[in-house]
Amino acid sequence: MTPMLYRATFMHTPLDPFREADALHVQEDGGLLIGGGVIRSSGDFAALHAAHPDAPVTDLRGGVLLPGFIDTHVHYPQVRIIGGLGMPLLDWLDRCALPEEARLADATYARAVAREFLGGLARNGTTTALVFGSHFAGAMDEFFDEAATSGLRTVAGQVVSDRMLRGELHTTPERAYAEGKALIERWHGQGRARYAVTPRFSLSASEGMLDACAALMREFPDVHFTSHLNENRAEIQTVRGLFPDARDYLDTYDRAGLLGRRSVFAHSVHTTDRELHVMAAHHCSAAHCPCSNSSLGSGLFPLGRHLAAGVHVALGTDVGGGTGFSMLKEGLQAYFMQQLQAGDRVALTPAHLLYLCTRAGAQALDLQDHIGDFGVGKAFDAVWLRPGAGSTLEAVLQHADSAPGTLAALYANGTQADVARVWVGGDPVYDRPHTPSGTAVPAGMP
Ligand SMILES: Nc1nc2[nH]cnc2c(=O)[nH]1
Ligand SMILES: [Zn+2]
Repeated sequence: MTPMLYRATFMHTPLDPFREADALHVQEDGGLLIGGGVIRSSGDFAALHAAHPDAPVTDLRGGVLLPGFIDTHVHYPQVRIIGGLGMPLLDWLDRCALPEEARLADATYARAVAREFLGGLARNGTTTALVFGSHFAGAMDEFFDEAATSGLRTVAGQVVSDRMLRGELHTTPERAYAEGKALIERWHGQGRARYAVTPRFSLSASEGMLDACAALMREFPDVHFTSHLNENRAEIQTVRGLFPDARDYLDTYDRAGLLGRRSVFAHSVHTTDRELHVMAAHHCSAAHCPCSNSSLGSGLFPLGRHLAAGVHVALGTDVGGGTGFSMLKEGLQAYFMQQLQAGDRVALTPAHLLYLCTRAGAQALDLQDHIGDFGVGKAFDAVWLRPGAGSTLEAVLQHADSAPGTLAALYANGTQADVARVWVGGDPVYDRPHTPSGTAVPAGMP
């Protein structure tokens, strides 16, 4: 297959800015040579063009090309209930989330929701997501089918619970195991789909249910694990009562054998030092969901304590407790919340925000050798941010005097409207309607 040459100013974070200096790599008027969906070569456009004069050129000047965003916590059944403001977690679950999730018993309804959900990811430049699924196995088949059509990378699983929600959403450990096994055999590793074993949270999962999850993890060691952890004080109090022998919330998962390098725990707002130590020892990740934490009033995520303990952190939108699919907005909110920390503040730079939205997510999913940056050998998963003509963002970018300044402006001003095109594995998965193709370069744009 003839390789394609993409011409763009691109930025990525192949290094971890929390650990290394100069993690942000910027290539002005750069080139990425793509063959078979993979980056074969990268660098200065003129040099690459001279070396590969026959490669067709796609001109993406007039914007910035970033690695596709990776959302490490987002609920597929909750797309239609985004915006349920004014409640803490447990009330919001009862009043907003769970009644909607019960509707996914209907496969036709589930398919329509899956389509809306995947469209929301792609339109916002998210190319990979760790997706909290539905309680219904049929709804997961609809989801994976639609995900294959969308072209996005998804790591997703049936959500399982056997108490404290609503009867329709409860299952048994035996059925959870059997349905999970069938779903893994049907979908894990098919195309761009992977499977995540997903008990909703210890509040709604008995020890027997967590053991059934662990049995799946033992039988299929390369699947992922995700759940919620230490999001809200009332939730934590309830979990304490339900697991009197557990040392803490994390221990409810640990005792079942559910901690590992592919385990991602959403929120982790009120996590203790002991729990952080155990998470780090098992190479678990935390999915920080700052919009959701703000909306549900869950609290200020202790980023500094996670980093100091050596716990890997990525970002999640937590739709629908969160407020939408935009990882730009999520990154900005993560920054805001550090600004508001009284003591343990981590000053997040634009490089940190880009890392949290891309490579950090890849690492949380143990996919860092395949996606998350523009290194040679990585899949070409990318988002081209190009503000609309006459927009405020266009004006700001025209006057940005540095690459970090450009990136900061994208986080501060960028929205779904600025996402012009998105690729996964070299395949276009989203093209903004009614825009010129990007051949004209507005004066002063990078
Ligand atoms: N934010 C959030 N937390 C949860 N904990 C258990 N279920 C949920 C959910 O749907 N959203
Ligand atoms: Zn969640």
